[in-house]
Parts: sequence; C-alpha cells; structure tokens
Amino acid sequence: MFKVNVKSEIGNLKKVLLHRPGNELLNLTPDTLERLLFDDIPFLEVAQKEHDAFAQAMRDRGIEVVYLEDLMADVVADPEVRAQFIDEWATEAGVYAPAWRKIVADFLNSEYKDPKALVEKTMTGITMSEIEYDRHASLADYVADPTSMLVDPMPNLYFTRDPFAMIGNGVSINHMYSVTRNRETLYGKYIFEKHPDLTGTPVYYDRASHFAIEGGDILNINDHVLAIGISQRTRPAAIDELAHNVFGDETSTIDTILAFDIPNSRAFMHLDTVFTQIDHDKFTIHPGILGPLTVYELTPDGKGGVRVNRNDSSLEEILSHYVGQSVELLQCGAGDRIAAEREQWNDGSNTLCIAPGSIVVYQRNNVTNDFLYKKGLDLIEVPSAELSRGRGGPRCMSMPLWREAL
Ligand SMILES: NC(=O)NCCC[C@H](N)C(=O)O
Repeated sequence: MFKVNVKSEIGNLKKVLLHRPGNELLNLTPDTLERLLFDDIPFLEVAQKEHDAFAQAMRDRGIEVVYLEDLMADVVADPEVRAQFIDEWATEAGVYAPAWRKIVADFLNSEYKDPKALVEKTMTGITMSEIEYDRHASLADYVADPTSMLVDPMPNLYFTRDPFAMIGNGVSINHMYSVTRNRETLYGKYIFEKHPDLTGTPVYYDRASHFAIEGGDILNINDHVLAIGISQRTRPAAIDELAHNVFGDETSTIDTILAFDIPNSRAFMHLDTVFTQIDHDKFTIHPGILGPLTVYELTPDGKGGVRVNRNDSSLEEILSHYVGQSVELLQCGAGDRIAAEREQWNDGSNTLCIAPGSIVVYQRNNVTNDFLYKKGLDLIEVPSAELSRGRGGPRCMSMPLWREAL
C-alpha cells in the first residue's frame, strides 16, 4: 500500500510534514545572509511561536502534523544508520579530512547522544570554538579562524516544501539550486530509504541527478496533471528527467506535465510564490507573471519517451481545460500594483489549501486577504512577522503527505 498520497493541491489535507525552526536561525549572521538565502535575521523565539500557531491551526482542523526532526530521530536511533548518516552529513558539509570527520563524529557522539538532539545539531551547525582540537597539528588548523563556523547551519529547513516533494503516490528527492539547500535533501534520502512510515515510496527524482529542481515549483493539479515551474530554481532538463520517470512508473496516473516558464528572479523564486490553487475553480496569482508566462505540455509519446508542445492559449484557458471547469484567477494585492508587489514579497500568493476553499495565509497580507474573504474563501490567518523574513509562506512551510481524493 502507498504511504503518501497527494493528487491535488486542494483535497482534504490529512497529514503534513513540518520542521519547527530551531537554533539554526541563531547561526545566521549579516555576512552569511545572502549565501544562506535569508533577507534578515528572524527573532527565533517569536518565529517558533508563529510556527507553533501554524501547526496548531492545522491540528485544530484535524490534520496530523509530523516533524522532520522526529522522523529523522527515529531513523538515526539505529547505531549503524547513525554512524553512516554522520559521515555522509559531515562530508557534504565540507569536512573532507578524515581526521576532522572523526573529530566531528566523536564530538556529536559524546555531546549529542540522544537521536533527536543529534538531528537538531546537524541542522544547527557547529562553530570551531565548540570543538577541542590541537591547533599545532596542521597548518590548516593553525591558521583557521577559531570563531568561524566549521559546519554551516541549514536555516531554510522550515520550508519543508522544497527539498523533497510528493507527486501522487511518489516523491521527488530534489537536487537543489543552492549549495546551502542541497544539504537539506540528505534528510529526505534517509527518511524515504529507512523510515517505516515512508520507505517503499516510488522515487521520481534522485538528489544525485545533475539538474536542479525544487518542491516549490511542483504543483499536483489532479491525478492526471502535474504543473512544474521553470524558474530560478528548476531547470527544464530536470523536468524532462522527472517526466520520464513519472510516465514510466506504472503505478502513476499522471499523463500530462505542464511546464510554466516564469521569470527568473528572487521575488519569483518558485512557481508557488506566484501561483497556488485554492479551490476547485480558483487560483491565487501574482499579476506580475501574467504577461511573461509561457506554458509547455509534456505527454508520453507512446514509445517510452516524452513529447513536448507549446500551448499558446491564455493561462485561464489552459487551467480551465485541465481542471475541467472555468476557473478564476484571484490577483494578489486585489489588482493594485503596489499592494501586489509588497504582498507577493511576503508570500500573499503562497497559500496552503487544506480543503477546497479553505486556506492558511499570512496575517500580514491584509489587502490580498480582504479580497479573498470577499470572494467567499475560508481563511485561516497565521502570524508571520518573523517567519516571513525567510521569504516563504504557508505553502513553502508545509509538505503534505496525505490528501483525500477530491
Ligand atoms: N517554496 C518556496 O518558495 N519556498 C521558500 C524558500 C525560501 C528560502 N529562503 C529560499 O530562498 O530557498
């Protein structure tokens, strides 16, 4: 039996994967913000309260919330897996010298024996000052700055949407665009290989593949249609490879992949920052993408390959065709350009749909939210002053594992 089931963006959400922001945010500094993809330093205590409110809002609606750190803790409770994970994690963090990998493993094994504490520490990162080592043993150690980070933090982990993404009954374990986020996918590899609640799930993309693809670009429209953004984060060649694997899997029912070519910019980093489905016939959209959008259709060619065509119809026509009824595109900022740009920057279009017409939104986007209320949607507003500093909204902060059929 399948362990994940996500065949739409709007079917009743039953189970979702989150990561509670932790001490990794305390290792962000002004100099590392750009490389670590943050725009400011969040106040951790408040970010955690906001995140807890987000999780509670979902529990109050009967949704089971599971945390990445708990699934990983179950996996590394096995001593052999723990040793293998620490070694792989340290290598991917740039600890290449075998002597240093041993120093790091000894440090983690003596100070972080508890499996969950270990997992959280691997997310937090390690500073040189935490480790005892003989500076005189090598030139590299002698000249190293003792106040620097030995292993970088992974501050973007609370955006669980991106490093691995459910597609129907399978998963894409992504190759990320940035070095910092690529390290996050290691947790995906371990939980999908080894956690009893997930193992056996068909894998449609391998993190070792060459081309970048991120979960924020992957939208399940229905059991036949998948939409994927070609964006700053996702390359067309990755979509080709994924299409090949999805069409080739006899358990998958997907027969069309729509590739949306969106402008390449930080504000529009993923498809879900400009476009999400919120009801059978409604989508939120950032007006900024309406002009420059090109849509390609990928279908199986009947000979084991893929055929590609460009669809020159309007976005509304394309979506109406594929969802089987006429659709309404609800603009972020309610049609006002300044409000649209300000609120899209704070993820006004990035809603998490938990049932047809019921969406979790950031409270701060009041122009867009008022407009959505007037359109009859059920809004669950969550506080977002600190969480939004990471440039992701409710959809980015959640990975559905199970949705009911529509
Ligand atoms: N799906 C999303 O749009 N996720 C937000 C990711 C934000 C994160 N700071 C990043 O730049 O990757």
